Amino acid sequence: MYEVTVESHFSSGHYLRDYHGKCENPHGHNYRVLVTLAGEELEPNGLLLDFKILKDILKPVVNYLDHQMINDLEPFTTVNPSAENLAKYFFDETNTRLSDVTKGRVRVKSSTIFETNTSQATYSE
Ligand SMILES: Nc1nc2c(c(=O)[nH]1)N=C([C@H](O)[C@H](O)COP(=O)(O)OP(=O)(O)OP(=O)(O)O)CN2
Ligand SMILES: [Zn+2]
Repeated sequence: MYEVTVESHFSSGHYLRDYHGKCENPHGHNYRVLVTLAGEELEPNGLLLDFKILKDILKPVVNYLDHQMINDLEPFTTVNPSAENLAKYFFDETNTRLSDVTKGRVRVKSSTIFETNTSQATYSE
């Protein structure tokens, strides 16, 4: 199995609902997101998928959240914008876009969100 990972960054505000502590108050993070693809077959040129294509897929997803209050954006008006739920959001959004491009040859394996250098959450299938 081959894996390819790209990283991106965005800066956004959020607050946690149903949470008692400082994170129930609006605050911001310089988020890092990692998206990892997996597949068994390489293209004839030896690439699983060009990093550039994956970055192009990730970019609109990042841009939607960048410099926004995440709680004001769908689906986070009702889905709590925890690192876990953000990781699942990136997984789903990139996987849908990727399947259009690769017709199932490559899939998203995992998505990781860093809220800080010491706090991260991963969603994988
Ligand atoms: N499992 C989760 N726990 C927490 C989340 C989360 O998304 N998933 N989010 C928060 C807060 O939003 C915030 O990110 C606080 O994180 P924390 O690591 O506590 O950040 P600090 O900078 O305050 O870290 P310190 O080590 O305490 O300085 C909380 N929990
Ligand atoms: Zn936070």
